[in-house]
Amino acid sequence: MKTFDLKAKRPLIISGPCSAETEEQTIETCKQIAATGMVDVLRAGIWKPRTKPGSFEGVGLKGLAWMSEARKETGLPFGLEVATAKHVEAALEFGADMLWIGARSTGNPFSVQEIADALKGTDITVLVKNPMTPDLDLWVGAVTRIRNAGIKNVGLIHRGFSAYGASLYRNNPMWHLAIEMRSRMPELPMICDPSHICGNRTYLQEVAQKSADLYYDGLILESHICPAKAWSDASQQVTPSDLETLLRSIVWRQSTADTPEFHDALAGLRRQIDQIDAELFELLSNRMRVSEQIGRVKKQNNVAVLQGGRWSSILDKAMAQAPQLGLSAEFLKTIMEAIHLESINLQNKIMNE
Ligand SMILES: O=C(O)C(=O)C[C@]1(C(=O)O)C=C[C@@H](O)C=C1
Repeated sequence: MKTFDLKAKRPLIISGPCSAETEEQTIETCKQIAATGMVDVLRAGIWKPRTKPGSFEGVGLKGLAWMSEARKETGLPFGLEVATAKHVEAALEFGADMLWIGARSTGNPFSVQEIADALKGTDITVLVKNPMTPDLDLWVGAVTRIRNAGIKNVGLIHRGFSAYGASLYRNNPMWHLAIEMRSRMPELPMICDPSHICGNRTYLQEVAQKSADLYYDGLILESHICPAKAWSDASQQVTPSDLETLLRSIVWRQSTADTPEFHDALAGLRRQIDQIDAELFELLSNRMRVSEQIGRVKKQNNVAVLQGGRWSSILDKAMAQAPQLGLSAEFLKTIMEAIHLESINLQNKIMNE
């Protein structure tokens, strides 16, 4: 069988039910998804890693037979998550076109190595989801293990990171980490998984559009003929018709535009950015020199580096000014915290000179 080329189409759209539940639900969902004409690869969970035992853990092998039938009926390739060597063997036996490694497995080098060993000698396409924890080395390590097994067609799935406590999202997207991962492995296509980032339908479109704005290469979205009755992740699945509406609404960006007007406008604005950055660096350097002097005065007078009251008033002032400056309070707080930390580190050094 021909290896599925992840770069053959951009955006690459993968969709299907969270889980294969019954033959009818699987095949009917896949047929309706294929009928949208907007999906390139079908998906269905066959083995489901559930947080707690006792919930639906997937139908297993018979689900693979249904997906293979769905492929026959729709003409679309299919992919699925694998977590053990046995899963890989079964998926290959049923001719799966693409496999992916789930977030829980990516976080466990033993699991990834077991999957990699089972993949040796094949040339199937493999996507690697980010690990649950915000640890890029684990993600890079998993990709490297798969590549070391001889797999050439490898891609990434950004599904967000596990977060403690209430949040808008089921998994915190931490976009900056996905961006950093892209700069570490720029040759790998990056697919966004809004379903798992959101955990609900409310923000699917927003997250999908953001990934398109960030020049991702595609989307993996869960779709079910009747989401309310889904056996797993009911709240994040959409009907095939809602999937189509969502996909049609996304504006995909190009990496650049080849008109002289675009290049001129961008070049002019970037010159301004370069100038402002230079001034910012200069100001930061000046601020640190003053902090250095304060550090010496504190040392001479045996006064502590950290001054909680002063720091609070600096932060309060910044927060109050944020709206007038058109800056988000969150952004200004991050910047000020970084500056304060650097200032403290500098004074600590002086204290211990
Ligand atoms: O005001 C001070 O005492 C400083 O040392 C300056 C500074 C700062 O960088 O703004 C640094 C450390 C203190 O915790 C508070 C403020």
